[in-house]
Amino acid sequence: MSTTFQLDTATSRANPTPAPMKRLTVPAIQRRKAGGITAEPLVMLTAYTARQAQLLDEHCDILLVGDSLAQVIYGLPSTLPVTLDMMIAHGAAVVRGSYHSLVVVDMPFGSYEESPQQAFASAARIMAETGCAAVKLEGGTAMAETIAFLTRRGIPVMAHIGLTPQAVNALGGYGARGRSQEEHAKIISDGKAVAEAGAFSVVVEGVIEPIAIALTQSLEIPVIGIGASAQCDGQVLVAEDMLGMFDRVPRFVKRYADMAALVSEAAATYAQEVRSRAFPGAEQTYQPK
Ligand SMILES: Nc1nc(=O)c2c([nH]1)NC[C@@H]1CN(c3ccc(C(=O)N[C@@H](CCC(=O)O)C(=O)O)cc3)CN21
Ligand SMILES: CC(C)C(=O)C(=O)O
Ligand SMILES: [Mg+2]
Repeated sequence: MSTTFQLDTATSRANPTPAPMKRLTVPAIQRRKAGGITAEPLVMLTAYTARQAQLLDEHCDILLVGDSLAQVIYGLPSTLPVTLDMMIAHGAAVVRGSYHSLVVVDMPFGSYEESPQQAFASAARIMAETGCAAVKLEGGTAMAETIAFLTRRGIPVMAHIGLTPQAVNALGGYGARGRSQEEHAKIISDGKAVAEAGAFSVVVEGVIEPIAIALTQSLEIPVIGIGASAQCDGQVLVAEDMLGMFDRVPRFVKRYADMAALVSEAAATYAQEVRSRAFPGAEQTYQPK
């Protein structure tokens, strides 16, 4: 094992330099839905790098190291080529960069579907080599046995149902789910199955609002929506999408910043100053004494 992080047990943070605020735990997240009601919605964003985690950490309850890094970081066409090693490298960076949020790492395609044993081996590597507190995997009823297997062995699992991007080839695209009677019933039974199997929370993605509301009202675990409903127990978005840093975004994204424009403007000014020899100026230049 090539892990180098040192775990501070009080904070689960690799480098506990700032005033150690206690990191949110899985039971603390679950307690947010006491008696079936979540007074204050859970705030979750993706993060893939240490600096990004540092910036988002204080505003979030949960940081997700999503396999969406496929498109966002690596320019891949889908999440299917993502490997366990990629998730571990980015997961460790996000744990090092944060000290408040619960860090959840996505299990990549092919690392858990074969058997509960395969899932355990993959999840154990993720947890041991990143220091994260939980893993997320896609699937409902079909993954219930695996979720129970991991949960009973001390690995908290967040489930992901509805639009499950790793199944894009079976689903035929990234369109919203649940418009047919059969699909509607399937998503509801998937939610019940993962909750009964012991998932501590569930992400529901890209479903028509009535399904998201029914799941939120019927399940005791927090239901975190993305393209779902404001009635969910929490919301998650890909950080680059809401920051205006990614070019093609789903309809369910709201842009809270235009980072792409800031980056482009800064690069244009730099290029112009290099070409006109305005940069580097005296302040950026070393002189002999
Ligand atoms: N940047 C980014 N944001 C995401 O939300 C995201 C990823 N990447 N990668 C992994 C998955 C893929 N997801 C996606 C990707 C595309 C659409 C999308 O384009 N939806 C269209 C409808 C497409 C259709 O009808 O087929 C939309 O307009 O919302 C939705 C979810 C969600 N996840
Ligand atoms: C969109 C979220 C829920 C996700 O799974 C990811 O970022 O990979
Ligand atoms: Mg994902």
